[in-house]
Amino acid sequence: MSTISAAISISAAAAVVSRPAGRRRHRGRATFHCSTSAAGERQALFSRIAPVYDHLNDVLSLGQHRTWKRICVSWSRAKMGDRVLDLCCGSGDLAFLLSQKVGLYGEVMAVDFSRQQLHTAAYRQEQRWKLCYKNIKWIEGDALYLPFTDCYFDAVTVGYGLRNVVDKSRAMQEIFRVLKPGSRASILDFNKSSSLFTASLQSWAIDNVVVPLASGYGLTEEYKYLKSSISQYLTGEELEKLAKEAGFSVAKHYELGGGLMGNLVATR
Ligand SMILES: C/C(=C\Cc1cc(O)c2ccccc2c1O)CCC[C@H](C)CCC[C@H](C)CCCC(C)C
Ligand SMILES: C[S@@+](CC[C@H](N)C(=O)[O-])C[C@H]1O[C@@H](n2cnc3c(N)ncnc32)[C@H](O)[C@@H]1O
Repeated sequence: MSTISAAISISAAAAVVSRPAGRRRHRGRATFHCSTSAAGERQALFSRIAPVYDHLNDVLSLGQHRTWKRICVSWSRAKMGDRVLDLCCGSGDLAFLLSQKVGLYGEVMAVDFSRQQLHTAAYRQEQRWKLCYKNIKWIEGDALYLPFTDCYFDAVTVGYGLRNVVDKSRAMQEIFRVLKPGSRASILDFNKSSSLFTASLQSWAIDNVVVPLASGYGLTEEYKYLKSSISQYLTGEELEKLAKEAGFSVAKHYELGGGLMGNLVATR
């Protein structure tokens, strides 16, 4: 088994409380199968784009996505020595930022159900020299069945993940469950803007820049999904409501990038 594969645990390294649904054993290693076809399609989509995901994010947002991710992590209030979760971690951008916030004696659990995304994340971790990055655990798991005990984390971040899970309400309830009382969830994503101008600009950019450029990599349909997923997403107000229904005491959604993006900050 390569060192990269060894770095990825199948919901085994964490405080696993129950065997997550959808997990079957295959050739001695648990492999991750999603509980619905929609989830399976998304898992496959993000695995297909994994090789060019980071590159396209940098090109398509002119590097701005890194600023939005730094804000998301900062607003989680993760601090030195904390135990934190980066949910839907993908290639690890937020996990690396959290790693620096919590330091070598802190702990970052980074969960994603795409093994290819986790492979990219573990490879990037190997390529970087900062000692603190050794505090990251890559875990193949489902945001809807988190393998952690209640009140386990001091902060949770979700970067461009909540919009992609098939059951947003259950995901928000799982985030609430694994957070310690008084701790924060910081959830970054595209903003489903009520401004006609902003919504039109966002839609125009995706139709005329994002999808045509992604088509050059044979990923037309994958990046067309981006637009449909935003149209089916929740507004800032609806995200605040979803968080309060999950049990969060405080929830506030802030627009970023001129309203193109948004970040929900919810306190348990
Ligand atoms: C990091 C970003 C998006 C991550 C992301 C999320 C998804 O749900 C996807 C689904 C399917 C394919 C890809 C993704 C995906 O990459 C945000 C930045 C990257 C965006 C792809 C670019 C968005 C461009 C803005 C609409 C306009 C930017 C204007 C200005 C240059 C800041
Ligand atoms: C757009 S990427 C975001 C990656 C990273 N957080 C970032 O900010 O770049 C969305 C990620 O969510 C993951 N994902 C979607 N649904 C999931 C689920 N139910 N459980 C775990 N991961 C999921 C996908 O595999 C993908 O890696």
